[in-house]
Amino acid sequence: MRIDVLTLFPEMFPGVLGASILGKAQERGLVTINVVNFRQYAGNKHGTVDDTPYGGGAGMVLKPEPIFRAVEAILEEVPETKPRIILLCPQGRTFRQEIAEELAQEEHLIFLCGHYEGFDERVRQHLATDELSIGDYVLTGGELPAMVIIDAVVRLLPGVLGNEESARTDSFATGLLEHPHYTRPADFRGWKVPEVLLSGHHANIARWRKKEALRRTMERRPDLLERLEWDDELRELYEE
Ligand SMILES: O=C(OCc1ccccc1)c1cn[nH]c1
Repeated sequence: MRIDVLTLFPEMFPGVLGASILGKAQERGLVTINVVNFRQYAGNKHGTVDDTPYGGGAGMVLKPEPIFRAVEAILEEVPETKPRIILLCPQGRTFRQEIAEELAQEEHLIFLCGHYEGFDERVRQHLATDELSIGDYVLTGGELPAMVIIDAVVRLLPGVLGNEESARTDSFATGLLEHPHYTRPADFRGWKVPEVLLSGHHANIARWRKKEALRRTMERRPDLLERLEWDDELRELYEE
């Protein structure tokens, strides 16, 4: 997968995209992430990328030319791809795991990170293929939303997570929240690990985990139960 990020603050990215799992995924060639400062595509030597809004009002609007030029430069470089061009903004479709799964199937993603009052509407109408929000709150720019989405998508790419299993059994992927996790010591300040987890009885452990995931989901996110694919085991656990 190739990912391009168009931003005015490229310095925000190396720490997040270069570290840990995302950094290793790039080293291993599982994903290529390019961060582009679209100021270099401005039309003048001052690097002007924003201007006052037609119709008046406060704030500045990002001009269309620099963005169109930056995207066109990318498309010329890889003419064979058909990228999803994703605009990050509070008005976008709310990001969720199923969208991460959908984007993980793509070969090329381009993220447009806005600032100020956002992009000129012609960027939304004639360039972006998607608009995504990471939640109902307003941030200073689209960079953090882009990093959140890149993190959620790249971890789903084949080979990125050591244990394929962990990506798929993640909460939301199974439709339930995660069960509790424990590790050594078995007794920490008198707080003991549930006996079943020390039993080595795999069937009982799996059952306990599924039951705890169901309990936790009922307590914290009953809304998720509506979307759940109920199997007999789950139904039985629910009745218990
Ligand atoms: O604030 C956000 O994007 C930054 C942004 C983009 C364009 C204009 C203003 C602000 C955001 C919140 N949830 N998802 C995205």
